[in-house]
Amino acid sequence: MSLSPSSHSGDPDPSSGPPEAPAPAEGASVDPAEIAKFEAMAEAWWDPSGKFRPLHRLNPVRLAYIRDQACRRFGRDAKSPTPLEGLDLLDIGCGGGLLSEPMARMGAKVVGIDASHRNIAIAGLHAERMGLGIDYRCQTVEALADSGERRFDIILNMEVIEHVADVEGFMAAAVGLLKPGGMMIVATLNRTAKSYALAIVGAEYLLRWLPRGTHDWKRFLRPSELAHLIERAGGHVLALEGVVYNPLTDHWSLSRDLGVNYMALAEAMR
Ligand SMILES: C[S@@+](CC[C@H](N)C(=O)[O-])C[C@H]1O[C@@H](n2cnc3c(N)ncnc32)[C@H](O)[C@@H]1O
Ligand SMILES: [Mg+2]
Repeated sequence: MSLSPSSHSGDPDPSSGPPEAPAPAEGASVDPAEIAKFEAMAEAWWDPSGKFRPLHRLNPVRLAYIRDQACRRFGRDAKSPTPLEGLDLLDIGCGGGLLSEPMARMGAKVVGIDASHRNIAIAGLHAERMGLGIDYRCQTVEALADSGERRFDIILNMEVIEHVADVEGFMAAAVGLLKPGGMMIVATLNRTAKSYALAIVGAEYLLRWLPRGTHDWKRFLRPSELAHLIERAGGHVLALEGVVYNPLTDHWSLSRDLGVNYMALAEAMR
């Protein structure tokens, strides 16, 4: 099977040649410099020991958290192999699909959006290879909200907001995409001395988990700031959960400590 549509015709494709990254999706939430950072690492999305290793390592704990919160909210059995069967799920800033794929395996009908064409191409190819049907789109959350096309039972807004311009518009669009009774999980980094020491100095400079400059500490959000942002967007935070790393076991776990990585569970106030 050929992956190139132009190979079916004899005409040379004038747009072919060295692959050039198309401009990112347009929208007020898009910071092109941030998207460029992810495009530069896009080949590594599915390499568990590559540049996205921290997200791969984080996955078990956050996937279990999403599953358990969704099961509680929608009255599902967390022990079922497909506990999210039939639920409409939006993965905002899906990257290569590290969350979208497990969500699809749990039975959710997944739409994954990302501002980067390259990420979406890689996510789509990987899902196809895995035999998963995921609706991936190079789109911003504000464009999806403006289209009025559909709304979602579950929205994952994880590790994205600290890379976004116009966080107010971004959050308003995200909350507006929730169905009545729906839930959103936002994950980001707290703006504390500890997060500077661990997420910037530790992860980028000492351990080199992430390329230097991946994160801008000033864009991290305190839980109270995130809660206000969600409230101004018409939502409400129901719970906050810290996620901490244990260097001795190389494992992440849930914690009351919100000092570095944390997740917020939110719903729309309607
Ligand atoms: C750190 S990755 C997180 C990926 C995924 N959510 C996860 O947690 O595994 C951030 C992703 O957000 C995307 N992104 C950044 N700004 C965006 C925006 N305004 N709209 C949509 N996607 C965006 C980037 O291209 C990148 O793929
Ligand atoms: Mg991040």
